[in-house]
Amino acid sequence: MTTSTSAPVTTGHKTAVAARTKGLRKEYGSTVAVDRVDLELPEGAVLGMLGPNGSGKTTTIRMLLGLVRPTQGEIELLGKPLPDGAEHALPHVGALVEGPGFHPFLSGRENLIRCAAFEPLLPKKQIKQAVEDALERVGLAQAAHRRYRGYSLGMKQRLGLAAALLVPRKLVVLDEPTNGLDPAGTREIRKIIADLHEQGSTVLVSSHLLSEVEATCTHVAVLHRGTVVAQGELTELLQAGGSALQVITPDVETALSALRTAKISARPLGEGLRVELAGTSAPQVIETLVKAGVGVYEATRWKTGLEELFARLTEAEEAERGMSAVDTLDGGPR
Ligand SMILES: Nc1ncnc2c1ncn2[C@@H]1O[C@H](COP(=O)(O)OP(=O)(O)OP(=O)(O)O)[C@@H](O)[C@H]1O
Repeated sequence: MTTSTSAPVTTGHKTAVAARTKGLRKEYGSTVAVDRVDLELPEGAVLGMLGPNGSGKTTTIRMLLGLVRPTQGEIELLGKPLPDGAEHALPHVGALVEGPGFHPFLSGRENLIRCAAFEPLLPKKQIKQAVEDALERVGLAQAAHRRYRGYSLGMKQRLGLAAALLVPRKLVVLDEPTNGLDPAGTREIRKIIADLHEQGSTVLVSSHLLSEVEATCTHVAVLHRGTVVAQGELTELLQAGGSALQVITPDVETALSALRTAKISARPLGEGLRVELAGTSAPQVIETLVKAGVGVYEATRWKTGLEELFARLTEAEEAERGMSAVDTLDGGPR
């Protein structure tokens, strides 16, 4: 596993891609928001773009959608280079990005009708039905007559999502879609993403919630301080995270010393230690400990989760700054 200072971890195979970036960089004055981003979004994948606040997710998404011009680098969207091919590619892309320009005094339905009028792929006589279908799909049908300005944050998110789903899309891009939604709303979004995936659409979803990405995505790209530190199939990335054994013991010091002598890598963790199984096996580890007189209360195989993978990818840098990377994701200020 590498940190952002070395080459990104990449898994996966050569497949058709819905979007690709090469050497993408965006500067805002002296701030480098995104740097050297080589992203591949395989066709049919649900790719979770994961990273703490300020890691460059929104900027990358905005560049992919042609909303922001990169300072450097290339973008290919549905086989077309941006910005020249935007006109051909963008009608097939549905997007939910921050601050959609809805009119505060129009109802949800009226706003959606306005959006639908700008959809090149939607014939005029199908607008009414498309709007009703989209409202139904995001659970806004009952509130569709109410003014947008009276909507809760969650309802605003749903309306943005409805606009993204007005016509069948090859690619759907969702920037933090569950922001402001309650658990039921979050489950509905997950269902919509799963349905899109089943229907063959490619989905790019950004999130700072590890659990969400783990639950909904087939692929993941981890961003940290503007660069991609890992990307590939979720299951492969988790496997590449390696396997380990969690040992509960009161004799941590003796255990560490015995393992060190046996050239087995381990570190203190919780009420015991975590032992890396690279080049060794669980029975070997336990035998080494028992022979050294260590009381082994419990030994369980460690399941690498996305949270742990992310922490490992970024912990070196975050330790320097005296904070936990995971804190900045799940518990940190928004
Ligand atoms: N329009 C802008 N002007 C100046 N700086 C910007 C602008 N947009 C983004 N930045 C800066 O670029 C960096 C990346 O921001 P970005 O919004 O892309 O991150 P993010 O991962 O989407 O964060 P969040 O999860 O908080 O939305 C941050 O340091 C941010 O302050």
